Amino acid sequence: MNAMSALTGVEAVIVAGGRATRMGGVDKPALTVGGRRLLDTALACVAGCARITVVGPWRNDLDPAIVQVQETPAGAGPVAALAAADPASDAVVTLAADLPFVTADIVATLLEALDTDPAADAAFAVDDDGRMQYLLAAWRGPALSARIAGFGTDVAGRPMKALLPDRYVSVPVPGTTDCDTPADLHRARVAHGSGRIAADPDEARTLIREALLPLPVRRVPAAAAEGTTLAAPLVAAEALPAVPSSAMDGYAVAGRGPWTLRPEVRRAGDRSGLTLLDGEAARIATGAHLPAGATAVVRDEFVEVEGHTLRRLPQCPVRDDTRRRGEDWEPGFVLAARGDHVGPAVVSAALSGEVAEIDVRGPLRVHVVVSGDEILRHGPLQVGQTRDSQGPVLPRFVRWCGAEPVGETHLRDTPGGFDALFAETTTVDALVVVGATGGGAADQLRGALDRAGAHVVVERVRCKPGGSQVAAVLPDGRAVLGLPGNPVAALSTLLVMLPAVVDGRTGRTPPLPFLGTLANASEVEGDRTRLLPARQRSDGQWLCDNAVRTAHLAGLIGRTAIALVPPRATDGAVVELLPLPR
Ligand SMILES: Nc1nc2c(c(=O)[nH]1)N[C@H]1C(S)=C(S)[C@@H](COP(=O)(O)OP(=O)(O)OC[C@H]3O[C@@H](n4cnc5c(N)ncnc54)[C@H](O)[C@@H]3O)O[C@H]1N2
Ligand code: MOO
Repeated sequence: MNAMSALTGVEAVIVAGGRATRMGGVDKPALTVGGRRLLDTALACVAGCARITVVGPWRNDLDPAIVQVQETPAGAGPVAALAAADPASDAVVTLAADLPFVTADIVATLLEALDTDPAADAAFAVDDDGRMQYLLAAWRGPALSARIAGFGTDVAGRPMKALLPDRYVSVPVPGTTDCDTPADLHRARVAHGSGRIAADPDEARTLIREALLPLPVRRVPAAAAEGTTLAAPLVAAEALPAVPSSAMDGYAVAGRGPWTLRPEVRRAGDRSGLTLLDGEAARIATGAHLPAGATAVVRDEFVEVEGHTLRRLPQCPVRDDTRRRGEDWEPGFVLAARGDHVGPAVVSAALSGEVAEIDVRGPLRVHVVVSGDEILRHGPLQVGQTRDSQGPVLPRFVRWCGAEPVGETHLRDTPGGFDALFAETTTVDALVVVGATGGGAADQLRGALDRAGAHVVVERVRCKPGGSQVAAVLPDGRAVLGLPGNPVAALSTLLVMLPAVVDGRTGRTPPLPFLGTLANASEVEGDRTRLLPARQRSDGQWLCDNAVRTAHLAGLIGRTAIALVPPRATDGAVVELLPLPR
């Protein structure tokens, strides 16, 4: 049966809502499997349908012909979602947006099964484990509407099972499993086949970011949260200022002057019970909270004192130097968004807002691995050995990328080395491996990733240097960045890829790229993106080095960034710059 022609009178409802709690609260329909969003996989199955409704949060990128609705309240469950879609056709296909292996043929098979049994009201798919996939079904529209109507307005939280009609057919559909857990997702991704050759470094970092699931949320003291990512908006607990206080050294006054000066002096931190009566004033220091009865603060420069009398000076502006309660913010004010990086400003703002503890993810804990039999860290070099010029500086680069180095290993080129390493580093969030990516005689990384059941996300990247890099995800969620051994290649690719791993695993909103104008782009561009040391000229434009030796980092001395120069870039092109640690 031709799936497309069979769908002309059919309506489709795709249930695509909710944050998947078992996956760390991600937008599950937006997760990719096989390089495609789960939602797009579902949409591709029903492309010929007369009407398509997607139930879930509004998505800007969907075809305007697709109807978008949301169940109320959001997250009220699948029955509420179907009720919100309110299907009205004779035949209705329902699909969840978490079925990585669903195809148009499967949808056609369900419709066919319904067709061949006139007594049945619906046809449901049954997966390999014999489980009914309630949301992979074909319905007679009136029967579905009647079942939903049976609940009245009481649809929230109803399980799909409650919707089951008296007469239905079950259709075994091999390979149809949903993705409820990180393990389901990982299996689906591995089964879909391994990594891509990324077209450029930007695609490579996007792919690895989208392949990672966020770490668990931790609650930490605000003062100790630097280097993490906000897992929830940072909301002020107290107004700032919490009490009205003086912005200047001067006088707290009550009513219009002139005023009688009281002997008390109000200092910051002072908690005495001073009260001003109308016509009175008292000396006050910057930061001190206002005495009761005060209506304004007048700064020293604007007044004169004569005996016990205080007067405004003529020709001075009549200005109130009080900082009112809540002048900067009220309790509940959002200081920073979920996904914001927690830098010193966020920590400090949390303290100002009286937020003692915040919910965060990260910092990303990284284990650093230097590989190769020839690499020597300590002692005199023997013939054939290479000085480890990377191990001692890698932690600095890792920190510069926003992650935390927590351990390091020098791995020899033995057959089981990486297998043992993967088994021994289960408490970290990511591994950064230098060398052993090439797939040559001594390179064990790719084989070990395969044996570990890793999902290889990026097989190689079209860029120079750095083409041989590999990026993968282990079954437990750890990211593995395999960097080419040549030092310049290793550190340039680290600067591209590790921040994306931080984004993916901590839920950080990817920062906008840092851009600069490249004066000599035509001189250095090539047939693929080049990663080249760059420095800024006095006119603000950037200059790249062309002939860069990759076996040492001497070429980075005096350089402030690595430029990503795309093919065919012309002089004056605006390119991305990856700042180098100083
Ligand atoms: N047949 C081909 N062979 C190679 C190609 C190729 O396209 N075809 N590309 C070359 C390039 S470019 C690179 S980069 C490397 C990538 O391979 P690996 O990631 O397996 O790197 P290694 O072979 O382990 O090391 C490469 C080079 O770097 C030196 N190295 C490694 N670690 C350190 C360190 N910690 N300190 C100093 N130097 C280090 C290592 O001794 C090698 O000389 O593949 C090429 N081959
Ligand atoms: O791949 Mo190598 O990274 O060109 O130096």
